[in-house]
Amino acid sequence: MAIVLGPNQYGKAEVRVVAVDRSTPRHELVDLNVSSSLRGDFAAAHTAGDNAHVLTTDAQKNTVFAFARDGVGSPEAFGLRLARHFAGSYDWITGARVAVESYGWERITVGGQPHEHAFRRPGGEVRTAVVTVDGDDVHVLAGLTDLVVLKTTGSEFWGFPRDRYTTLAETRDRILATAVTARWRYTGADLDWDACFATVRTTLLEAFAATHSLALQQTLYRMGETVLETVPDVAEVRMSMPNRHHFLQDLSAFGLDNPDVVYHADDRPYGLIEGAVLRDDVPPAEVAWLGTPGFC
Ligand SMILES: O=c1[nH]c(=O)c2[nH]c(=O)[nH]c2[nH]1
Repeated sequence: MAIVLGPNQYGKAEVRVVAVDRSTPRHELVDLNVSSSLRGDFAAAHTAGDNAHVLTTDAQKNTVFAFARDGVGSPEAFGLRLARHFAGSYDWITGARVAVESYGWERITVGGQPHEHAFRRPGGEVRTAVVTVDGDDVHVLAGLTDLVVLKTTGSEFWGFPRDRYTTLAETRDRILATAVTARWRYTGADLDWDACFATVRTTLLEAFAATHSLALQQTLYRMGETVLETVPDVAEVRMSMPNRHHFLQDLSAFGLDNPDVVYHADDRPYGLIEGAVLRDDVPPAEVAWLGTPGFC
């Protein structure tokens, strides 16, 4: 009896690459999750720890980012470019599998016009309602979770203090992305719920798109403020907004520049920005929020 190596493959899974085409003021956005697997003669790595045939998964990741520098095109075309490259790179690499997931983004509509650099990712959004009857009082919270939005420009972050652990560079132009969870409390108990919901949701989207952001905190406040300005029946808005960081990928090691084209969409850790915006002339109603977790 001999023990032998069976089928094997290896690669980098889930490279989150975002590429922005800024060649006109109407930005285009490609958002991919790319996984590569190589097949071939990698026996020595398994049986002897000899890595002479191992094109590193790190290099595979770098290749994905580097290839995105020249434009991505369709997921199929991008996958073909990568798979052919990997399969052709060394004699012992006989095949490559590249799986591409492409996340679709729609432009946010502001004043009836598609916005040039603000997007919404459809799907996954949930509308919520929490109703509390407390003696003679009735409270209605409406809300939504996972309203995923992104701006390719119109976002800065600077002016923060620098302690000995602060390394973040100041920026005058960054991608701003978040998944909005919001709940808002109505003052009435007999409103046109669907119409109110639609107005608040549209207002949140438009405010996100239209606000030139100096911090996600400022965008959150402005979104809540705009809802209160637009819908008199809303007393307060509470929001939770993760800062979905997009880091510009350094391609200089491959002789490539990166003029704000290729980003790594990092899923964690993330900043978590939360806050309430309220009218100061409406009495608080904490009982309405009892048992509804996730807000400060
Ligand atoms: O909008 C931001 N708010 C922060 O508090 C923060 N902190 C950070 O590192 N980046 C950002 N961005």
